[in-house]
Amino acid sequence: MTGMPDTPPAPVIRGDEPGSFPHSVLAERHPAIIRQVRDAFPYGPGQHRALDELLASCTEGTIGSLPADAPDRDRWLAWGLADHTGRSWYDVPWLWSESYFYRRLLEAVGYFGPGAWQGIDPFRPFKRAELDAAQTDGELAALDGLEDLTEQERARALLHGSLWGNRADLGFRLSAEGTGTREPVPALVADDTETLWSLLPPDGRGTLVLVADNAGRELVPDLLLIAHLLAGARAARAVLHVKPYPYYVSDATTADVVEALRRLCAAGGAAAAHGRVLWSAMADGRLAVRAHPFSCAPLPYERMPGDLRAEFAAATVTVVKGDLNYRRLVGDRWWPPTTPFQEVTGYFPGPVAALRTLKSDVITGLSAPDEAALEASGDRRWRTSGTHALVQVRAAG
Ligand SMILES: O=P(O)(O)OC[C@@]1(O)O[C@H](CO)[C@@H](O)[C@@H]1O
Repeated sequence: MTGMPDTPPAPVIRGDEPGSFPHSVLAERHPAIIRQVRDAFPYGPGQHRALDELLASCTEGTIGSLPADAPDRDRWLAWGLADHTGRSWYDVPWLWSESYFYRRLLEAVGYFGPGAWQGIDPFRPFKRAELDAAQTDGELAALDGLEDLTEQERARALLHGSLWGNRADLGFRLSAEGTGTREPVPALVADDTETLWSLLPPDGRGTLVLVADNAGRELVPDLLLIAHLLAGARAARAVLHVKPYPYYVSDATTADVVEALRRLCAAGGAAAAHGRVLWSAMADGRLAVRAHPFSCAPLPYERMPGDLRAEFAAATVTVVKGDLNYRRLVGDRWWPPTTPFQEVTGYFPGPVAALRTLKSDVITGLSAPDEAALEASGDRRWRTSGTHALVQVRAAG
């Protein structure tokens, strides 16, 4: 990473190695997403043709440019489009390839308009199904059981709900059992939770920035965590960063925040009480939603623009959710796993915390014995299967 004297840059991850996880995403996941989106909507012939072209481009073609009148063409040119046009999807940085795939998919279905399909989220049916699932009712009802816990125990349970929600799996019950004097969740490969709480003490009255990841069963526990921190004055204000347009299938947009809040308020019990806290916090400005263009950029956060840098700099702590945001936070590179998290995030303009289940190869901040134990565990997929998680914090701004 540039500007890090102690940490020589590691190679950027590309999708060009058959059999690797990134390669499988480009070769298998992307075509499958095109198929699923195509099947989920009554698209017209123009959209089908554009989806056919995207499929051909992804599987056997090269990266094409954006239409001359695309509203964000200049932005993409600044993000490297001209350099990558005409190259194989497999030969450019994997993060860039994936991000651009989603941009092209939205183009194909007419999301950016003009026209009748403008603004129609091609992933909405999948997000909706998750939010509507009966299991979500059960998980929200389990919130009532947290009412008897101490504030500290409840905060921990909600933090773990948000963390494991990244696996689309609300962890309230599991985490409620794991509070207090019992063993911490064993699948955590790093746990800086206490440092995070030291940044957000009760009556600390700071500003929490939460950079969201997925909608539905991740966003709901993210919102519950924010509600708890606002209600207990561990934060006086919260800013929730979401995506300006649909991305990586399930990433949260403003529309998803609205649906999740309505779901909470309709649930009754403790869930609805949290929903009301958030609803009124939005009304009086204590909770704000941002959809910055850079949130869908194919670049690491190290290259964030000045206005976003200023927002993060003003936060008491920025909590960065999920796998993709982790890749962007530390740089999507083949870091040696013992590379200090503190060093690779040294450029970040304020205290920063990563809450992530491990779903891609990138990892930093492990101790040598922990890395050895994970490698010896017999499950070679510990980096990518979502069975492990981390809470990593850099407290110094
Ligand atoms: O950011 P998230 O939702 O936690 O995970 C995103 C993800 O599913 O997408 C990429 C592969 O497409 C990987 O980074 C990761 O597996």
